[in-house]
Amino acid sequence: MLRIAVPNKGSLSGPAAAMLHEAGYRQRKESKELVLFDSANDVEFFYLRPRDIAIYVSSGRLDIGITGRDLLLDSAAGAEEILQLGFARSTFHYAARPGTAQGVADLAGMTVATSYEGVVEKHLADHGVAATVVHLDGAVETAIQLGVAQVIADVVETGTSLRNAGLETFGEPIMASEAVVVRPTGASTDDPEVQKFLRRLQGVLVARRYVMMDYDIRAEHVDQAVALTPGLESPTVSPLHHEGWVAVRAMVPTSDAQRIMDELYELGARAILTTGIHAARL
Ligand SMILES: Nc1ncnc2c1ncn2[C@@H]1O[C@H](COP(=O)(O)OP(=O)(O)OP(=O)(O)O)[C@@H](O)[C@H]1O
Ligand SMILES: O=P(O)(O)OC[C@H]1O[C@H](OP(=O)(O)OP(=O)(O)O)[C@H](O)[C@@H]1O
Ligand SMILES: [Mg+2]
Repeated sequence: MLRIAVPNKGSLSGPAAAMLHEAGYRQRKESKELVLFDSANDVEFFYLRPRDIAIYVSSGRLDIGITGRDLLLDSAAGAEEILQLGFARSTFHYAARPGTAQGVADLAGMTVATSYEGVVEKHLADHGVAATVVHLDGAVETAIQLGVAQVIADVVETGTSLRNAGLETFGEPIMASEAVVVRPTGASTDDPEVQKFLRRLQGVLVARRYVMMDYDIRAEHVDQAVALTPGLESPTVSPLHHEGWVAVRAMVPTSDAQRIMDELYELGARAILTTGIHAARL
């Protein structure tokens, strides 16, 4: 039986549960359920605080967890990232009132407030900067107005929280984060249950990122058309009853689908259709 840690709150929890559900796993119906056994798949889900997940996984008592890369690095736990999940994307930055600092080197002697002191202390040490780090649980943007710190280091997504507090990022981003699957550092990669779980999540990622494209084209243009739709491995090309024409089928990235359809049309392709993919195993 696989034991998996799932975030129970915050930006990670809704999208993580949605992805697991899409991958065919049973998920809890209400937020007070802390453990759920999915007997059909022989998987036990533990709904834990996102910050604690890397720590539980590193202890080896859970096989797999879903957490944020920033939380994983902040905990310095013995867990490692094995799959990127593409949601809860954010960048981690220093920010302050305009004119306070240009880069990390200017922070010597200053006080930095953050919920991620592991990440910040390491970043300062890597740059040889001696600054004081104050831990706050959240809403760190307000620390500057209230005089607790001159600088904050926090998660930025749209930048709205910073703008509302009259703050600006400065210097290079400290890190880019997204939801990731973690396992205990160095754990075997060939556990069949873990492999099956990862294949299911990869199937969801493929289904979300690709559409299936079908079109008909004159045989003499098929090489040019296939260059536009190379597929993941190789497109299927089948003869049509209409002499001199072929049908092509290939997966294309959803984000490029409309541009590719226009270019195929220009090449003479017709009956160009895209359909959604519901699940995949590559
Ligand atoms: N506004 C956001 N947009 C995208 N990702 C975010 C945002 N806020 C936090 N995250 C990411 O979510 C993960 C979990 O962060 P955290 O546990 O602090 O949740 P949260 O969404 O901030 O909720 P809360 O602070 O209410 O518990 C982190 O990896 C972080 O990078
Ligand atoms: O750039 P934005 O789109 O504004 O998003 C970033 C904000 O979102 C998170 O805050 P959250 O709402 O989780 O509150 P918290 O500070 O209490 O964690 C994060 O800590 C930032 O404050
Ligand atoms: Mg938060």
